[in-house]
Amino acid sequence: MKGVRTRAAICRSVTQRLHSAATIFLAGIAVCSAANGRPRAPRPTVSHCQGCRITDRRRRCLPDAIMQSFFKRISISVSTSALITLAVGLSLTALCYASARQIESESTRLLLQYHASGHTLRAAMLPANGMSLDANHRGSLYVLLGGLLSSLLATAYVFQLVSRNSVIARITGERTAALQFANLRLSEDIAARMHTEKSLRLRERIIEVSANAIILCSADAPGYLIEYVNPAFERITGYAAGEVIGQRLEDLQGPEQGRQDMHEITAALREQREGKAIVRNFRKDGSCYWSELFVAPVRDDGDGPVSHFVVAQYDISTVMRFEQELEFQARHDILTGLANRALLRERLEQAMAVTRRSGLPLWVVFIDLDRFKFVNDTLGHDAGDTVLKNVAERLRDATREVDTVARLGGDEFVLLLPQHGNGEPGAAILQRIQDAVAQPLQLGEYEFFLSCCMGVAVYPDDGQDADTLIKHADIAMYRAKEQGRGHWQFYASSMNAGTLERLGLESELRHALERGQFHLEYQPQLDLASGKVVGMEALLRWQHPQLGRIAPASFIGLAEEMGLIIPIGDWVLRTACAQARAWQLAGHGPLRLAVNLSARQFKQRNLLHAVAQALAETGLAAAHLELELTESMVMHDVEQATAIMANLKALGVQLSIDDFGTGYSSLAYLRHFPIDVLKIDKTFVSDITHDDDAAIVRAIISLAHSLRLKVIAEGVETPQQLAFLRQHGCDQMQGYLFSRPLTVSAFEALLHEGSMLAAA
Ligand SMILES: Nc1nc2c(ncn2[C@@H]2O[C@@H]3COP(=O)(O)O[C@H]4[C@@H](O)[C@H](n5cnc6c(=O)[nH]c(N)nc65)O[C@@H]4COP(=O)(O)O[C@H]3[C@H]2O)c(=O)[nH]1
Repeated sequence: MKGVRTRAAICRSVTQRLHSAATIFLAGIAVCSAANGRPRAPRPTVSHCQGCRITDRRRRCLPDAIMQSFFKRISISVSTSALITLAVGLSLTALCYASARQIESESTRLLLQYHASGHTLRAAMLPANGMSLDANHRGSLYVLLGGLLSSLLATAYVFQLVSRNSVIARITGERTAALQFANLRLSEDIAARMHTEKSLRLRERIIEVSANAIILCSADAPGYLIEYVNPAFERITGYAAGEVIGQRLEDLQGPEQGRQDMHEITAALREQREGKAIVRNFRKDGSCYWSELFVAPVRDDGDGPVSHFVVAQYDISTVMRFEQELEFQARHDILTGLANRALLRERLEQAMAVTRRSGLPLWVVFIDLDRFKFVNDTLGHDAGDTVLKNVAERLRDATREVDTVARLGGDEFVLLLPQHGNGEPGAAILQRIQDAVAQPLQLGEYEFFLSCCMGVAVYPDDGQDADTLIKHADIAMYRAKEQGRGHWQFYASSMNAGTLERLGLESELRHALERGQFHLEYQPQLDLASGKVVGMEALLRWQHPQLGRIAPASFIGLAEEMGLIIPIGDWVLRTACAQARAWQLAGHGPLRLAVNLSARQFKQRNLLHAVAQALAETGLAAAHLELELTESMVMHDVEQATAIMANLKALGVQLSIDDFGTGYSSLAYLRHFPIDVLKIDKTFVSDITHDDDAAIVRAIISLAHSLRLKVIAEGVETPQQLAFLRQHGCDQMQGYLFSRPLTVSAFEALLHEGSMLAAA
């Protein structure tokens, strides 16, 4: 029984080995199949094997990507799969055959051993007598044959399976690639569509937030009904979208239908083309605004028939206003709104052309206000502007519609007065202008009585072109000025020379200070009792590089008129103070410096400040400065003059009345003026030997002394004059007898020499 159990055990072990071999064999087929493009196929196959379960479970846990890459890596061809299958099959067959052979020979040996040990065996259990070894091995041969057959069949099966799999894999690959490609196309399409939608939304948003009005209307003539307007349209026009949608485009033109400026737009609509125009539009409230319109046709599918028009409307009201303002400013005077020089010239050209046709003369009237610079300087520029605006208004009122009133600048106005059939212009119109200007004008607390001088040039007699006519009218005006306030004068060719010279001088004077053409000379003033130099008068000199030395009498008045005397006077004051201080420091004693003040300087608001600053800057003591005023300056407005003088006195400076006796001084007023010195004018001194003048000089000296004023005589040229002055107690003198005005170095030399007046 033991032998039978052993045989059964051998059979079990062989069966187990065959089972394992079959499992490996099948796994091999699966691997080969997987290797040929079926990555997931091995899973169920391998899971049959208990020993492979962990691997299978673990594999299931691995990401597909790793598995796929594994199978790809062990990629084997179809023939290799078949060969592997065949090899495995043959190996297994050989193994089975060897096992069968071993079992048979072991069984035979055990049976014979059992029989030899005296046990009886059924005949069927004994090996047949005479049976050959081959006959005994038939079973093994069957195993061998079966194994070979199975191997071939398995190989054929694997070959067929793997071939089919590879075809399927190829087709699957191709389909997958096609699908992937289609998928890619689809993704691209979706992305493009999303992009298009996004950009459409963006464009829609842009139209919505646009600052310019956008209107979409149908292309159906003649209504071109509005289908859409953006919020900017509502904002600009005041119409709500609901109020205009469905309305005719033309209705937006407001009350003025069929306007010229809309022609281009209506033509563009009619001809279905682009068009643009600058037009006037009307808001819902009826107010007008300027806009630039662009109209463009919108076609179906890009090149189909025109289905709509889009109208973009830019509100250019601000630009138009700005342009009109610029245009106005280019041709008008900003302050008064009158025509400026450019427009005047234009109008003058036109008026001359009319005159040439009509034969009726044309007057060009140049107007200059009297004392305007005085107003400007004393009351300030705001007051000056008020005067100019008032005068402009008055000139406009005094002239006719056909006349032109222009302002050239400053206080200079020009009128163009064409003569018409009714007889104008004539002297009457000039009088009317004078009267209009002369109306009292209230400036703050002051009431002003303005006046003007006028010069008239007549076309065609006094000039053939605009510039000449204006220039000649200007010359005539200067002549009128010379006659005094409120005069007018017609141009005459004889006026030309003198006035042109003056005009030239004027323009030179404007730059003289900055070009350093001024310098000062000093004329010594001497004490008559001691004969010593006690002071000097600073006198302004203009040395022009081409015109040479220009006398103060030729330019001081001009500078005064032009208002230039203020900066020039400041310069004189500072320069003279600095020089006087320098001489004091050089040890020439406490010399007194006399400086002339002009009327305009005297009235200027910051005179006090200017004087104080000159003293502070130079270090000259106020007591050493004497300011020379003229009679006319102080007598013009006694109250105001007294106040100014008091302020100057408070600074500590000395005040003198220059040219005393020449004006209309009321001697009674003298006592009220806080002055220190009276200067006898040289005209009295020169004729001192005549009884009348001698009497005047004597009276002046005595009056001055009674008022405790010092008296200084100027223009002393002769010893007789000197003797007379000494005899009558005059305190000081200056004049050519002792010295002419001297340059700085000459004056220094005189001081060094210690020159003195000859004793009496
Ligand atoms: N025939 C003659 N003349 C003499 C004699 N002694 C002095 N003179 C002249 O008399 C003028 C005296 O100055 P003024 O009466 O203030 O008269 C001055 C003054 O009113 C004005 N002026 C001069 N410098 C200035 C200045 O800096 N500012 C202002 N506002 N006016 C000035 O110009 C006027 C004329 O000045 P100038 O031509 O320098 O003339 C000076 C001087 O040269 C003499 O013995 N005989």
